[in-house]
Amino acid sequence: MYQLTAINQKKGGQVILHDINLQIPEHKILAILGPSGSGKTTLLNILAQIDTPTGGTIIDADGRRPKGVMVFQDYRLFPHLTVLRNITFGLKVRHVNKASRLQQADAIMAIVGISDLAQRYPDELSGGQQQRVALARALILKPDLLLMDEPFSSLDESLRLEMLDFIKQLQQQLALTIVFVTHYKSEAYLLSNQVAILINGQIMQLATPQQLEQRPANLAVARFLGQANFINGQWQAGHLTTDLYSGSANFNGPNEQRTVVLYLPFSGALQLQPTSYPAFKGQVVALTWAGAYEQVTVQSAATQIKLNLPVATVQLQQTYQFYFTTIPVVF
Ligand SMILES: Nc1ncnc2c1ncn2[C@@H]1O[C@H](COP(=O)(O)OP(=O)(O)OP(=O)(O)O)[C@@H](O)[C@H]1O
Repeated sequence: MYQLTAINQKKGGQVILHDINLQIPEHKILAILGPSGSGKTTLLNILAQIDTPTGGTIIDADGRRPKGVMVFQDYRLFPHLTVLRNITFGLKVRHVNKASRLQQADAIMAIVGISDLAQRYPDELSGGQQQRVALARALILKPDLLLMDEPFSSLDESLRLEMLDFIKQLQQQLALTIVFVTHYKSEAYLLSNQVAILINGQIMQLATPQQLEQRPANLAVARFLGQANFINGQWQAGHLTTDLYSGSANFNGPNEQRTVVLYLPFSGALQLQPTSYPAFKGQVVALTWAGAYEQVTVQSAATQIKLNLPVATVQLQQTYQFYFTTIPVVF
């Protein structure tokens, strides 16, 4: 395990990272998910020792600073060097002898599936191939932390999925410790069941994808994750009043009267069979097929909400009573 303690970063009078306390589990993938400008690259640069924080420490179980090596989104290969020379470059500057360099490069290229590209130049490769070279170039340095900064953002959808799958397999095969930064929640969820949410330079939550969706730590996390209905309401003495329904809700704040937001994810735990939890009535005004489910738009008085329900659960224009399966969450 690698421990980040009170990592702070300030630049040009601006706080970019604020008191980051985070554990990176060994031999696993930790996904860091956050919007553009939230400080993801800044944090990776510190882990890679490209940048020095204004405060804080990063240590392993023996109190040593782990070695982090970065794989960049734009590959950053040397255009005038062949694939083989790109991969061995890091060993060369570390004065590793040629025979050892070639032996290690052969092994890495075989693992990453680029042995047949050894003599090509970067401009003779596709984006996916270049990314594999960048990966091999990082792996050959045997980093404690493989740091991946949105590595697949410029690849098309199907190649991106293929590469994500490949990274998962590679992580298992080589027992790698990976920190993977992304602003796509689908990527984060696909890669890891440990996702850290970074917003405005702060780690807001570290949780499984399921926990994040069902119980985001705060409204900032909920809004960033999206795919949810946010319904304004009033809260007083344990009682919630909204246009959708009135009754009980989970809220950790003070009991006095205040404006709150009811959080109801599209995938929200709702069903048509009665439960002991609150319910509301609404008419289905739109249905969109989305593969494993249908996205259903429900009109309830003046409020419109979206829900993902199993295909053919409801019919257009019909009115239903929708039941929550848990007490709803309010922020
Ligand atoms: N050298 C610098 N001086 C001042 N501000 C900086 C500097 N480097 C980064 N920033 C600011 O720090 C914030 C975080 O930047 P960073 O690149 O880490 O975000 P990010 O989450 O990686 O964003 P993206 O997903 O768009 O790459 C931004 O507001 C950026 O403008």
